[in-house]
Amino acid sequence: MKKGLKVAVAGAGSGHTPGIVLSLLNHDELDIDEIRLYDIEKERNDDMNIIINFLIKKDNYKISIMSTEDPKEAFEDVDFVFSQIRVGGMKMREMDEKIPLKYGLIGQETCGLGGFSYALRSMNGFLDLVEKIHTYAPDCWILNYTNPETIIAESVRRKYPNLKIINACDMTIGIEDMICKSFDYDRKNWIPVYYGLNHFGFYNSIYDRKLNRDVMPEIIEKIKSEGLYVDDEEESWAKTWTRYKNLLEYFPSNLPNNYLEYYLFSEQIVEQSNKDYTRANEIMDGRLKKIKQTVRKIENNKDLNTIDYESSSHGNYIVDICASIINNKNERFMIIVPNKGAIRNFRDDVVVEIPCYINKNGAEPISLRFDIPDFHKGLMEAQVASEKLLVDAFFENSYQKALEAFTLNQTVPNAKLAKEVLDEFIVVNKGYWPELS
Ligand SMILES: NC(=O)c1ccc[n+]([C@@H]2O[C@H](COP(=O)([O-])OP(=O)(O)OC[C@H]3O[C@@H](n4cnc5c(N)ncnc54)[C@H](O)[C@@H]3O)[C@@H](O)[C@H]2O)c1
Ligand SMILES: O=P(O)(O)OC[C@H]1O[C@H](O[C@H]2[C@H](O)[C@@H](O)[C@@H](O)O[C@@H]2CO)[C@H](O)[C@@H](O)[C@@H]1O
Ligand SMILES: [Mn+2]
Repeated sequence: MKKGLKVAVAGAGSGHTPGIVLSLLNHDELDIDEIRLYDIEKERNDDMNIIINFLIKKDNYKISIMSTEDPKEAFEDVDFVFSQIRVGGMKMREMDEKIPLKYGLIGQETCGLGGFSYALRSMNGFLDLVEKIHTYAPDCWILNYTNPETIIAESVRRKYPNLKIINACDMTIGIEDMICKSFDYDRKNWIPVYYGLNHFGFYNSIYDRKLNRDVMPEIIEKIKSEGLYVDDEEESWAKTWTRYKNLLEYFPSNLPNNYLEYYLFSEQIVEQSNKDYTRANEIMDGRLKKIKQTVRKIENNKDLNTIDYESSSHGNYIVDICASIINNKNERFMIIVPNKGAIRNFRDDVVVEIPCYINKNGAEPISLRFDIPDFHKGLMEAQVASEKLLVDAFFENSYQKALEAFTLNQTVPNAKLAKEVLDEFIVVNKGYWPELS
């Protein structure tokens, strides 16, 4: 085991930071000396610093913590950077969600036109972050959660084709945990085969090593007859898990990523959406307020026993990836990587999400031994073409390419609407987006 790792968290003000830090500290195959919290917003970084120091003291972890807004202090000589930045913050996410909804279109963080608005901000911020990290720690690994992941990964593939980066998403384990909780399986026994784009993929099989069979067909039957067991306190996630059954009633041959509902049932979801109170509002009233309340409890030395941050599947997933790299373990994870033949009947010049073995050289994708079905391939081809056009628009400052990307998006019925939403997004994203002409 490599001793004394130095780790930085970029976007440290995020409410996901305590989960990631606790996963790092509790991992028995990682020896961490130092964690550096990096954010561009001092107040959010300071708040998280107070929370992390409290958690460390409470359980007596031996670790050095610092927080900084200076990239040199944050990244110099680190071994790993965990990135989870949100360019424009929750206020801009609110715009991403509310503007398309005004036009009767899906308003979502990573899907549809809201996802595209976020992508044009996020590529700017993320590539700039990569530049900073590279200046001070050219040899470190970047473990990236920053969304929208396929588009971020495609922009990195073009600008830094040899970068030591792992782009990962926790949604597949989110789906698997939900299924296990609902029907009493244990994910530790599973070898899933999954393919697609990020937030846009399908399971082909889920082999259970203990039961000695592919459990996907029986899971599909159970979901169709009983639905998932939904106990999520957050309304929007509860709605998503409740609706998951509908996807299988229409298309029962493969388990889909839940985010496909935004493309396949756009109209129904828009009807069910509250145009004045979206997921961003839920988070501002929930996850973000919780950070402030926790800081107050710590500063006033009050109700400390109610502070309930703990390690999470979200944290464990990315931290297990880190351990698999540093200890050359070849463990298997769903990762977003250049296709290069992994999906043999899909274009090569794109990134896809697929099972990969992770070792000291990074992610080694499996090659599927089958052709993906035409229905999935067709959906993915349209989606990836629209995402690639958006990345072209970003690098070429091209209004025309952006309009083509918006028009091709499968949540959009026609070019007129695409143009109206694009033009409104250009106004509100001033200073965040590249100038398009
Ligand atoms: N891939 C996944 O599966 C997954 C899961 C959860 C969250 N996410 C992503 O993680 C990110 C964080 O989500 P959140 O809800 O916690 O957001 P958040 O807004 O609560 O926190 C993000 C933090 O990033 C900081 N930030 C913004 N731009 C920055 C920059 N250029 N450099 C450094 N810090 C910067 C903000 O100040 C903020 O403190 C988002 O991109 C979200 O989509 C991804
Ligand atoms: O709406 P948010 O910000 O709470 O979540 C959006 C993200 O959702 C997926 O990830 C997690 C989620 O972060 C977590 O809170 C929990 O509910 O489980 C989800 C699935 O594991 C998604 O993968 C991310 O990319 C989104 O950003
Ligand atoms: Mn994700």
